[in-house]
Amino acid sequence: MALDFFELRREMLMEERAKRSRPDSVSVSQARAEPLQLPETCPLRKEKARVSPQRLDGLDVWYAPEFIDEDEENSLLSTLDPDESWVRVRGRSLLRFGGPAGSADFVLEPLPLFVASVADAASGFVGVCLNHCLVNSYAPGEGIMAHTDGPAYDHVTATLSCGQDRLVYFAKRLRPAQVGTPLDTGPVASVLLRRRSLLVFKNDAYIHHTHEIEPTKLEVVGTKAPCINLRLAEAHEGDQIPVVARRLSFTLRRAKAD
Ligand SMILES: O=C(O)CCC(=O)C(=O)O
Ligand SMILES: [Fe+2]
Repeated sequence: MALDFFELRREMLMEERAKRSRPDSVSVSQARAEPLQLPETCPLRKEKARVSPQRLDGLDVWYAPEFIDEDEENSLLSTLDPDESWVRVRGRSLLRFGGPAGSADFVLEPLPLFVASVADAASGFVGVCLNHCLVNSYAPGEGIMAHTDGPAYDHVTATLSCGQDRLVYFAKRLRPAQVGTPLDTGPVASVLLRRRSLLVFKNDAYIHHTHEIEPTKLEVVGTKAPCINLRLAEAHEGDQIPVVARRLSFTLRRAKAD
């Protein structure tokens, strides 16, 4: 049975609306400031068997093609399109669920049900209860500059991709002593993020590597760095992938809440 994200989203909106109409209701911002009562473990969906991500050569990176099915993908795309209050951040659009991780006054906020269901589906494979989600929306030609995900989270990221295939590049992060020295800092590997796939990276790939999606309208597989999931992504070196559609990615992590 497919996850009906649209239905979950609709229920969430109805619940929010109902809360607002109650005479003793608090404002949404107040409500969001309340501490989260998350169970210790996320209940995983048992209805759908999902293929566990497979380890890729050379990096602490795992990849699962077709982690969700087309119905689930369409449901996610239509749920978030286009009425949400997207924030424009450095050439892409962003939604945040779970609260301002890393800020001094961070309090974990509950994930809306439809995001929680994505987090739950990934949590079992990742080995931690994912409690935080950034949804990035990339129009053709948009990307995300090389960065690390930083210390506000456990050192593991799971990313569900929807809507458009893209390449992500991993490059070695410079140690402070290396800054300014002539080093080859180009990407060491790339992963083809097919629609509906789940990418997981952790430990060395999280801490000592940056990741980046180029602001391009044409992805060419394996030219700038070896593509380490060719087989799983059913791709070949030199494949050209025109970027014609919006890509939505769900970046799931476990925010440190203490
Ligand atoms: O869209 C992606 O796959 C990457 C997003 C990302 O790196 C982030 O939100 O930190
Ligand atoms: Fe990132």
